[in-house]
Amino acid sequence: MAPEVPVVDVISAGAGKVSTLNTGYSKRAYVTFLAGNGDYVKGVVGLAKGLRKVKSAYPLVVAILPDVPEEHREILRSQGCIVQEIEPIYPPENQIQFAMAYYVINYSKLRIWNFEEYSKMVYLDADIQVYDNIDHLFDTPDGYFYAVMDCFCEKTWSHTPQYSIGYCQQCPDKVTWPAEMGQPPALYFNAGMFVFEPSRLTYESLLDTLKITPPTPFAEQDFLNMFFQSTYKPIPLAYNLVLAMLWRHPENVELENVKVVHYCAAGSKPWRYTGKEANMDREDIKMLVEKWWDVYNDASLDFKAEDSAAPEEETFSRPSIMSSMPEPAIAYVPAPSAA
Ligand SMILES: O=c1ccn([C@@H]2O[C@H](COP(=O)(O)OP(=O)(O)O)[C@@H](O)[C@H]2O)c(=O)[nH]1
Ligand SMILES: OC[C@H]1O[C@H](O[C@@H]2[C@@H](O)[C@H](O)[C@@H](O)[C@H](O)[C@@H]2O)[C@H](O)[C@@H](O)[C@H]1O
Ligand SMILES: [Mn+2]
Repeated sequence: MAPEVPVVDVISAGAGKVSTLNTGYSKRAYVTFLAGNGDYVKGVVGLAKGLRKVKSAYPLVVAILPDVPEEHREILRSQGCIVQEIEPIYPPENQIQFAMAYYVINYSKLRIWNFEEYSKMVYLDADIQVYDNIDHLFDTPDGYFYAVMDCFCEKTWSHTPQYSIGYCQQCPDKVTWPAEMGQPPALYFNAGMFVFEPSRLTYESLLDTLKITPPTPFAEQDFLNMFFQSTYKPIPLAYNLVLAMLWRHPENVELENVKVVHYCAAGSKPWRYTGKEANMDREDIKMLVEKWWDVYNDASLDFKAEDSAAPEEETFSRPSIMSSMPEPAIAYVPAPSAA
């Protein structure tokens, strides 16, 4: 039983379209973010192999901070990733207690709006794995910010009014929002996965707005929710299963239909999984961690240079006047079947 909020049917939203292969005017790519010299690089390698396994048509760009060592950059290039160094972004001076201290580095994710060589991108955290092809997300109508609704029930939310009264957008009827607390919170997305359009204008507006926005516990996730509140379109949970949903809102989860799994619950990062933290001894968690390792350890999914032959660019025979026009962002053929 999904939440009452209407989510975009991303299959029909892209109905009748299939993207042209990456041509100059409609370049598309997945993008993730990597910071530090720790083990998140394993997450990126797993993601690169997972996208290959589901035969994604688009490359994976990795936005890396300067502190990512050359050895890790080489590993990513050897897996076919496009490695793009970015400068860190820090929030204004603050005394905030971030939900996780390291969240302060996540503001640097905002640099991806400056990747203007791409017309549309799907951002995925490095602790995400894609188990079904989601390329159709690139065919969603432009002008909106697509992401999956988050859950407010984990202890990480204990600083919020919604947590204190037991309200969650995943089950808005369970605890109604008291009138004396004003409006219920606006729909709120998890920023581990989203569909967006890079744009210099948006990028500069993001950075200008950040300069005057006091930081909050969920760092850039809170900031992005505020910034894109008017263009945010919820998409089905299948596109970003925040693991806590398994024990907080099992009635909203159809695990067999989940396409993207987000290993964000405490203790669920596959590359450092011990099974000791709360909920980590669940059979579904053990299965999902094993599924992640199956992809990570599958040598047949390693990048092979011969696979990277640039796909034949579709050419359109056009009368000369049109030949100078930008290629259409999409060609029209039957929509992909629902996954
Ligand atoms: O040491 C770190 C911590 C975070 N990240 C990146 O920042 C993202 C957000 O952090 P995380 O996924 O741990 O947050 P969560 O989704 O668990 O709250 C990660 O997925 C990585 O892409 C990273 O590269 N190195
Ligand atoms: O920097 C803030 C981070 O906030 C989000 O993580 C949280 C959030 O989803 C909570 O709702 C969960 O309770 C928690 O487990 C989870 O870690 C994003 O996944 C991550 O990419 C990043 O934006
Ligand atoms: Mn994450």
